[in-house]
Amino acid sequence: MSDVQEFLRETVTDNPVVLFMKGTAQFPQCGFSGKAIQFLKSNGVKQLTTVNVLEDAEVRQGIKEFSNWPTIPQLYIKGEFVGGSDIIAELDSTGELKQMLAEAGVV
Ligand SMILES: N[C@@H](CCC(=O)N[C@@H](CS)C(=O)NCC(=O)O)C(=O)O
Repeated sequence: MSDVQEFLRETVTDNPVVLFMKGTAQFPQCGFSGKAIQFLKSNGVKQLTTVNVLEDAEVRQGIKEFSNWPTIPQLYIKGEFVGGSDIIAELDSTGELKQMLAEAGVV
């Protein structure tokens, strides 16, 4: 396993909620990433790890291979890939996002 893939595996297993995004939670640098952050915040997430893919081209490419998902943002909860901003929006509308965050112990 490459160093990047190992870093990604450790990041998603060591942290209950991880959002791979463009920019930071304070300053998202893409509308999709901003939307993902808003949904997480509005559901009261208290422990959120973000990884800014714009800071590392290998991570930006590596996460797409790791999850087999072609775009950013990417949300992981308890080590499991959840999806991008469209899926996060859907899970928010059904209340499932709240439930998943509660089960991860981060709300
Ligand atoms: N519909 C997607 C939108 C995400 C998207 O299209 N992201 C683009 C623009 S930020 C992307 O990651 N492109 C590849 C890249 O920039 O590496 C979702 O649900 O997350």
